[in-house]
Amino acid sequence: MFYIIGLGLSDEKDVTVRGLEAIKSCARVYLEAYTSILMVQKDRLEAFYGKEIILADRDTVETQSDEILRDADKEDVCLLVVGDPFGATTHTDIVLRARARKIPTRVIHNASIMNAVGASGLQLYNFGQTVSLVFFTETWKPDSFYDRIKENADLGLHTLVLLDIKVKEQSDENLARGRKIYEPPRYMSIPLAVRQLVEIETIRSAGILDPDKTLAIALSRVGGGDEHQRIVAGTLNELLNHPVEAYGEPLHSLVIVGRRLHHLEVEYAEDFAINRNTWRAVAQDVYGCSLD
Ligand SMILES: C[S@@+](CC[C@H](N)C(=O)[O-])C[C@H]1O[C@@H](n2cnc3c(N)ncnc32)[C@H](O)[C@@H]1O
Repeated sequence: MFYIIGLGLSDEKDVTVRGLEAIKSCARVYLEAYTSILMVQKDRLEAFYGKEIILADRDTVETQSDEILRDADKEDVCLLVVGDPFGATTHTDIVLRARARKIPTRVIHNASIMNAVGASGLQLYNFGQTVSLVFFTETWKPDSFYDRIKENADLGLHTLVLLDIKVKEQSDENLARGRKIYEPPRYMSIPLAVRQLVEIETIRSAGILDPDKTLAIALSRVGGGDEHQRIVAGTLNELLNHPVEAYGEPLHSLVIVGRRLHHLEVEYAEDFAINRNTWRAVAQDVYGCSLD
């Protein structure tokens, strides 16, 4: 059997009972750790699961899956995925490759940032398309996300913005020379994400990301409990000027709040506001939300 098992969002203890039973039955256990990360290192997982874990990079999972799937028709093998296997980054490819080889497959689900974003107080029913924001360079500023945010905004829906992470990247020079030397991991911060969004707004000018009139909620290490999790709400400008340390450690996500805003959403998120007065004033005057 080939299992693909969601690990949830925080540490080794987020695995489900069903997931842990499957891991224990496996001859080989792989961990996909390039699209998302847990808040603990691999050795903590190994100690808790009682299994050695093999790190699987993008190349191994996406193009060289033969090794992962080897003998999975005769013994149990699993791929562990942070969050849910089908949350944001989908791992349908490897499941299709297993099916093509007549290997029985089973997916074991877990919490994903796609639903844990509800910690912000915003209702999942009111979310539109999720977008990903990548690190801009001097010459490369992909902006297709802006169209998706605009489509959501036109319907009054919230947008979950996932922020780029760069793990196991090679510099152009090392790549050209075939040297397997990797850059330190990089995780996009909330202020950088807001700066990039506002930069694209100034170019595209549809008025959907007004720095003083658009509300947003930043979420860090969701699922990590009081020790790790941070939620900060405010206008884009407030989030931009808030100290970067106040957002805590990565991973980070950002929600652009849509106009179809319920007063309970405003009241719940008010607890996270940088400035409660601004939060309420923009919700009432700009979003038209009636509050007591
Ligand atoms: C490509 S998605 C993978 C999602 C994962 N498969 C899941 O189901 O949650 C990774 C991005 O989701 C967001 N993310 C994942 N876990 C998070 C967390 N615990 N808190 C905040 N953002 C998170 C970050 O923006 C991160 O760069």
